[in-house]
Amino acid sequence: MADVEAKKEIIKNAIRGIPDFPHKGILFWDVTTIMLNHQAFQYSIDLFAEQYKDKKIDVVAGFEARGLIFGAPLALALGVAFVPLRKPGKLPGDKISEEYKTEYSTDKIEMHVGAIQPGQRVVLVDDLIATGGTLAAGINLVKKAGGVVVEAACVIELPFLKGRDKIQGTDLFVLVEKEGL
Ligand SMILES: O=P(O)(O)OC[C@H]1O[C@H](OP(=O)(O)OP(=O)(O)O)[C@H](O)[C@@H]1O
Ligand SMILES: Nc1ncnc2[nH]cnc12
Repeated sequence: MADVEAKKEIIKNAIRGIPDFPHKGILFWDVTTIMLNHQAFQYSIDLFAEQYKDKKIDVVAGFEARGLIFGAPLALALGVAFVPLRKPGKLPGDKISEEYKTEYSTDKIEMHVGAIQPGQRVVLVDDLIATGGTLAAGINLVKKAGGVVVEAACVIELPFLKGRDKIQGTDLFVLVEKEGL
């Protein structure tokens, strides 16, 4: 059985870097190659589940699109609810929304009204933190709903973009670090 550092190394090695996507100058870290590797995918969920199993989590909230891939299995592993934070116009019910900027776009996320109850303990999940804009917007949405943000969890952090500065006051748990071009 691999130890924590060995699992992180397997995950790190399973992530593919693609230069100049979606724009020139961006080194895009592609997690589809984690999902091709059952062991690396399983280890990602196992390490997240280990981090949160004793933290009295009520809800895992995952960001469209790539945060859904890691968030939903984590919710099942913890035996708690899963809430999707979606791009505009996708959720059918009443919703609240928050605008944000990423490394290469301006966007908006939405959440169903009533998906998170006041006082519920929430962990936010995404594949990657770059500038931190997405996570900051998710934190605001959960707080608007009255939820308690326990922590944010990402598979990858790009430390050179200083995303942690944008989510000050919220702890961040990451599995691997990657660099830019
Ligand atoms: O820390 P930030 O600068 O906010 O960037 C990180 C976000 O950017 C990517 O999503 P993207 O908006 O590209 O959407 P996608 O998952 O639908 O591809 C990534 O999956 C994170 O959600
Ligand atoms: N460099 C990057 N690779 C993959 N997803 C991203 N989202 C924001 N920046 C990214």
